[in-house]
Amino acid sequence: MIELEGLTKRFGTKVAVDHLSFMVRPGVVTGFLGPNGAGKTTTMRMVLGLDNPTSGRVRIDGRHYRDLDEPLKYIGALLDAKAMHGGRSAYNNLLCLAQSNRIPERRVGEVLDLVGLTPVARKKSKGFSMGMGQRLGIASALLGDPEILMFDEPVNGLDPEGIHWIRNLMKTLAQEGRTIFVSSHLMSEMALTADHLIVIGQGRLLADTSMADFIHENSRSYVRMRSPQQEQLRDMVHAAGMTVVETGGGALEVDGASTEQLGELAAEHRIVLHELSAQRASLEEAFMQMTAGAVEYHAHSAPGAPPPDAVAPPPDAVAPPAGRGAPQWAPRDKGA
Ligand SMILES: Nc1ncnc2c1ncn2[C@@H]1O[C@H](COP(=O)(O)OP(=O)(O)OP(=O)(O)O)[C@@H](O)[C@H]1O
Repeated sequence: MIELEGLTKRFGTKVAVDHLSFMVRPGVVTGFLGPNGAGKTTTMRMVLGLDNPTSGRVRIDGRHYRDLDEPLKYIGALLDAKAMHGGRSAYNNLLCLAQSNRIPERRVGEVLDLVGLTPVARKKSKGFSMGMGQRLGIASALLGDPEILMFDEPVNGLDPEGIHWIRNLMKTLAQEGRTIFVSSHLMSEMALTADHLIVIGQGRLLADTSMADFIHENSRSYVRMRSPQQEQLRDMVHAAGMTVVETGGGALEVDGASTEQLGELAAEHRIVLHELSAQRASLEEAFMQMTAGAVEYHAHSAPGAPPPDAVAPPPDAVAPPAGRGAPQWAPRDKGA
């Protein structure tokens, strides 16, 4: 287990991490999300004792990283895949790490096999592609067979097969009861991998919740409808006091009603429906909504981009939740 208590890091006047308190528990994959510059890497560096906190504390199974004997047996981490010695072979890079942590040499072969690098084990790592470098970094994290694993952007540079592999690896490690803490910019990937989420913005904790609750609480759900009698349908929904938005392709999005209510209403009005489906936003949309105010670096929507063609509801209708048109978030290319 990883425990943070009031963890704070300042770089001069910049507060990179601001009184963060949370626990990363065993048995699940915990995703660590935040816009660019939110403080994720700085937090992970403090877990490993690479940066000293300005205040607060972080503990690994109750102990500071520097107090762990042979730390690779407690916690394995992939923070910067380029941190390997380029002039050494993959095998020798891992062997040095193994020797300094009293890990038997046979484990080097095992982890190289696990990450698929056995055929290039004797090649110098400076010639490795980005994906191969990531795999070598993951091998070093697994070397001590630790109970806690921490990965910063592990899918960076991996091809689809590699992404699939690391996703399954993380899930398997969590099922074995290990603590898995992983950051990623790829929301679709995180949605498939993580069970629990820690979300930060500008160094502060924004959410510490299950994936399902995060999406439920931070996104808009609505019903999508299509009909050959679109005008009648829109007037019907409007007259019922619901908020309706016309989208491209002749569909309507209706807030504040269930598919059952809308289906029955359409039947009463003898309106033919070609589509009646409940829609829930993706993790990406939920994330954009939650962090809209906490984005340090973001681009803006293309000038002149047309807003959705919203039909104003009657004055007593409930307004839709915010979130559409949230700022575009431009991930920084960390590893290339
Ligand atoms: N050594 C440093 N000196 C000064 N400022 C720093 C240093 N390291 C990080 N920062 C600043 O601290 C803030 C948090 O950076 P950090 O890299 O932890 O964010 P991040 O969430 O990992 O971002 P990204 O997703 O873009 O990698 C940023 O504003 C960054 O510029």
